Amino acid sequence: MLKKALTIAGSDSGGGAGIQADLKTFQELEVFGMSALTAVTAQNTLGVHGIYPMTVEAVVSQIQAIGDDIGADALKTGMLFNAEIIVAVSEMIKKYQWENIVIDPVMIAKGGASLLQTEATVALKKYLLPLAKVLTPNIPEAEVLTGMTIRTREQKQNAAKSLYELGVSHIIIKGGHDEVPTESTDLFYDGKEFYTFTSKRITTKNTHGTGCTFSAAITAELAKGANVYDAVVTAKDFIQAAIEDQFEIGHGHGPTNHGAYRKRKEKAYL
Ligand SMILES: Nc1ncnc2c1ncn2[C@@H]1O[C@H](COP(=O)(O)OP(=O)(O)O)[C@@H](O)[C@H]1O
Ligand SMILES: Cc1ncc(COP(=O)(O)O)c(N)n1
Repeated sequence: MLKKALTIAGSDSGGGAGIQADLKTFQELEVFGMSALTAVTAQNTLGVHGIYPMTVEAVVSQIQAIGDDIGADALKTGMLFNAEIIVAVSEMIKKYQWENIVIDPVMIAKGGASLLQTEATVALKKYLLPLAKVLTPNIPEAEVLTGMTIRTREQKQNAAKSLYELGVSHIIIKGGHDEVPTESTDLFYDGKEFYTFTSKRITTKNTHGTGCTFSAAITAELAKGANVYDAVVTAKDFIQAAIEDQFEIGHGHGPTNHGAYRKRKEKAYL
């Protein structure tokens, strides 16, 4: 039976990140994608030009429309913008007893615009993180959530342990912002063991939406019944293909190629 995945996130008019990246990724990984918008952004490859948050009522109403009828086998959150939306989303997750929850703690867009109000971090830690099966911070986000400086492998491990203490079952600290020039290594922690997922670092300016795409791929795989480790393996392959098979869109930091992973798979079967 077709599995269903929900994204609760912001809209990126430029189509590379946010809701648009999530729905494209869900489609490519063959799950039925649904969305609840938290904010509309006027955005392109050059940056964020405007942010128009939804009311809490509008966010709740969208989630209820899905929960009361369609259901979700997995869901992810992206840009949540403020504490009121975070609290409401947490309440909705509890109301529908949804379990496969992936939290991408989106804070700052790559161009520098703030997609989460600073004071909302407290609500994120208190209400949403304890519900998370998977948390996917990049290095700056992990630093904000833990208050730690993260440069070395040991510091990454300590940060992951500290996030685990907040009630998250699995943590992946992504390596896109690492300073290693040859590889991009993501650190995975399940409360017992550490695992690393390493890929060749691609030299490109087209990395807009990598984090959204990566967490959406994990969500799609969880919806289909994969365990968290296997979901991360697929997501890492998906994002690597999407960054490698780049295309030129816009004049700034372009999007990734969401169709690349499926095309590669189809080729391999020929
Ligand atoms: N230049 C790159 N080459 C290869 N993989 C990358 C590159 N940049 C990011 N990634 C991968 O993309 C995923 C998203 O990471 P990151 O860019 O850190 O997230 P975010 O978009 O939240 O800042 C991770 O799996 C990371 O390893
Ligand atoms: C609506 C929205 N959500 C999320 C991001 C983060 O994008 P990135 O994955 O490049 O950090 C974004 N730029 N816009």
